[in-house]
Amino acid sequence: MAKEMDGFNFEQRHGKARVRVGRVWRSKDGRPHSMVEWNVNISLLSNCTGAYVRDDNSDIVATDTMKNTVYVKAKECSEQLSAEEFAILLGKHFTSFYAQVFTAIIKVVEKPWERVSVNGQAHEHGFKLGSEKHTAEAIVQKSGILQLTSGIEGLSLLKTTKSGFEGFIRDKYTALPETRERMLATEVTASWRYSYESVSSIPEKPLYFNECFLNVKKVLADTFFGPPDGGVYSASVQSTLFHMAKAVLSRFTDISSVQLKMPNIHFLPVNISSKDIGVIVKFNDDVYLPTDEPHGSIEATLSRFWSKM
Ligand SMILES: O=c1[nH]c(=O)c2[nH]c(=O)[nH]c2[nH]1
Repeated sequence: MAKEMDGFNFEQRHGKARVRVGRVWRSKDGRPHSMVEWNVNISLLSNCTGAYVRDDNSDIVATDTMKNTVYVKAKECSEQLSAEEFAILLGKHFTSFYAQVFTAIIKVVEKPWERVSVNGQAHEHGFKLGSEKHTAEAIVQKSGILQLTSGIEGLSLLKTTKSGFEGFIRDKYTALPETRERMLATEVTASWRYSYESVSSIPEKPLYFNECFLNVKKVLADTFFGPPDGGVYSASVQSTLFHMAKAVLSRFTDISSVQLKMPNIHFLPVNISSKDIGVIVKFNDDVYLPTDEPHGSIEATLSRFWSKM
């Protein structure tokens, strides 16, 4: 919220970034264990302008205190909970415990530790790191108004065929040939906003948002690939992105908008020839040069008409 200060507009926030916490829950008889590793970002909007303009820190919640609170609250959570629930819990705490704080913006990034299987049996305390991160952001107001967003980072997807790109603008700068046969690779960053508008209206089902996260991830991947035998043709990254976003909004009624960032990670055809020998390697949809950069950058947001995002 902007304030008028000395004839200027002034906005401020303060918080603690990258607070890392691991939490283990042991079941009643000590087995199995479950665990999470979270990286927490706290940002508080509060009435503490005295600190900026009058050297008066009396309304400041110390960022060191914010950091400690993460560990206290993690300790107090006696049952396993989702990153979303932890973000909301912290947001509720900061906005209700401190008169000065009117909004808390809490981000949690969960590392993908997954329980291992040994000889097909789930291990009771062994975990290995998977690939995609689960993100959650809760913006909590003192009144209990909530904005809840979840996401996925680093979902790498690739298909070796059923992708093309034709009919684009051709001019004197265009060298790219049209094709109906190419590799399609991307690293999806997704975020989706839930329609719950207050902290009291979120589902009470334990680990509900973890279940949603896995379901959204599956819908995104399944839509990208299409059926196992035959797949689905992609006319562009743009087209595939739109189908993926639409599938999420059609499947999950409590999601009001979804944003997808899908870089087009190019696998370049390899053709090698020399003046002396002639053709050494002729590309036949088989040998590629994988690249990271430059990459196409394609992003879009799809929302329901009533979404506030
Ligand atoms: O799916 C694609 N979308 C583009 O916008 C684009 N641009 C490009 O060079 N190749 C591709 N592929």
